[in-house]
Amino acid sequence: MGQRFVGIGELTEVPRVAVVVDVMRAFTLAAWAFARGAERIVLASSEEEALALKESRPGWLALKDGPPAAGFDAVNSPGLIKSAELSGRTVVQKTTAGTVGALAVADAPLVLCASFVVAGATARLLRAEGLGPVTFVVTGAGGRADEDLACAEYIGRRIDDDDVEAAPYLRRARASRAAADLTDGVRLGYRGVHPDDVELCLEVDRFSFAMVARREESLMVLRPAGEHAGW
Ligand SMILES: O=C(O)[C@H](CS(=O)(=O)O)OP(=O)(O)O
Ligand SMILES: [Mg+2]
Repeated sequence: MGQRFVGIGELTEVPRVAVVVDVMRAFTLAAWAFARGAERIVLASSEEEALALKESRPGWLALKDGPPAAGFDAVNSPGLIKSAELSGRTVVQKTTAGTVGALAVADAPLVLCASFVVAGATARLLRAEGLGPVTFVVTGAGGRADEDLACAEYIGRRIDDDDVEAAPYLRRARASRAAADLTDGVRLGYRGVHPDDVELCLEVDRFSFAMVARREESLMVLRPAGEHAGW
């Protein structure tokens, strides 16, 4: 199965199968939100859109990266969302890299959003569907974020070999700029980061579901999925 690894700005055509990777922290957060009961995550293109969606739909929650902000119910922190009660809720998510990457491939027939916590399930779904070439969208740092590239390469290897050793890939992610920035953020007391965020982003196979994003009416909606995406 052919694989390519590209940054968001390097996408030149609509891929048939896209795996959008954001380890720190959007798609680790998304998996935790599903684990806490969220029914779906709507990926918003701007903070204004996120707030407008929340305002027009009773019961919807809005979440963004950075510090807590007026109108938003939560931040992009796995450590903070881990104890939230989200049963049946719709969460609107807007972040700097992950949600932008998913929206950039919204026209692809199959879009998976991934991180280490859903790596195995993502690889299994790709294997089970017997798909053709896979385009991994490395969302951070113009396609050079090593936590995202390491995770993308790990998932790519696991499509063919479920026993691939995770440690070398996790070492790269742990040494990444994003991990250092989060650690600095905790040390400096920034709001919107939690001391457990980096470790939670490095838990391989914490969850058994993959995450599929698809257009639903005018929205890009992320939902958990088992081995068969049913796309
Ligand atoms: O919240 C995050 O960790 C990042 C924000 S930034 O890139 O560190 O400014 O967003 P994400 O889209 O999850 O990479
Ligand atoms: Mg990121």
